[in-house]
Amino acid sequence: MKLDSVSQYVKYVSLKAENIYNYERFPLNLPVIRNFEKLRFHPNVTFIVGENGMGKSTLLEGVAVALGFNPEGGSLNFNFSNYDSHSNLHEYLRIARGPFRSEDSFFFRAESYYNVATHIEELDSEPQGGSKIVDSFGGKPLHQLSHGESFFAAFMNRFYGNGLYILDEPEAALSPLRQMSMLARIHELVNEGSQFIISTHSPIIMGYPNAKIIELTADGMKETTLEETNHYQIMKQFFEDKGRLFHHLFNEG
Ligand SMILES: Nc1ncnc2c1ncn2[C@@H]1O[C@H](COP(=O)(O)OP(=O)(O)OP(=O)(O)O)[C@@H](O)[C@H]1O
Repeated sequence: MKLDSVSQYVKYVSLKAENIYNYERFPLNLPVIRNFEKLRFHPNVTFIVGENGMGKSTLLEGVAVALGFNPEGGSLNFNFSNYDSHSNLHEYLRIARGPFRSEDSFFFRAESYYNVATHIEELDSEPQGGSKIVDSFGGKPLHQLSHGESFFAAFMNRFYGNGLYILDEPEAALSPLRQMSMLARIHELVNEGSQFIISTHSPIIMGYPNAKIIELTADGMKETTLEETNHYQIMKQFFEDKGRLFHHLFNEG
């Protein structure tokens, strides 16, 4: 069953501004943190979008770590770290959870997914009862798959529903066709009681209809629509009249 505003796993994130004395240093110096407004999540899918460097990954990581995820990614019970470069933003975030805990969880970040895959293989090499984790990823060793195949296998096989899924640029390795398949799987998982928080540059992914889009800008954050995003408008211009776009880009007078 789809989650609603009562049953959603994560309701909102706010800033513990009373604990902040100085916004001069990373990550508190990011425009989104300096101008933070309570961010209410959609019960089904919330997108965080915006230009490179606006702080999407930092915000998503802060939310994920505040919820108990490993900064490197994986399920809530993955406890390992090769990754010391995460920020302390989570210490300044207050998360409002709903009344129910999710049964499944995953924090995916393209930049460290390789290490998560390594950890999955290490866990599988230890003798233990039950099925191997890699079986739920489609059976093939993850390092024998391409980056895109590996993530796609994880997404299609490892996500069970009734889950809380935080995905940082999941389209990074996926072809447009696979992004469409991903949308179909998001839809199934939403109908099976899942909540997604996704940062993305892909107008295909952010086109998912049952969603809220939050854009991070130099002035902070604002709710927007697919058609208003730069991503959508630039792609639209490109496909409708790329000659004109090239004319401006290449300064041909
Ligand atoms: N450990 C760090 N120390 C100082 N600055 C950092 C650190 N990590 C990231 N930054 C800076 O913070 C800003 C936001 O980075 P972040 O990765 O969150 O952006 P983003 O919106 O996810 O970008 P992209 O779309 O390129 O992935 C960038 O200017 C980045 O250089």
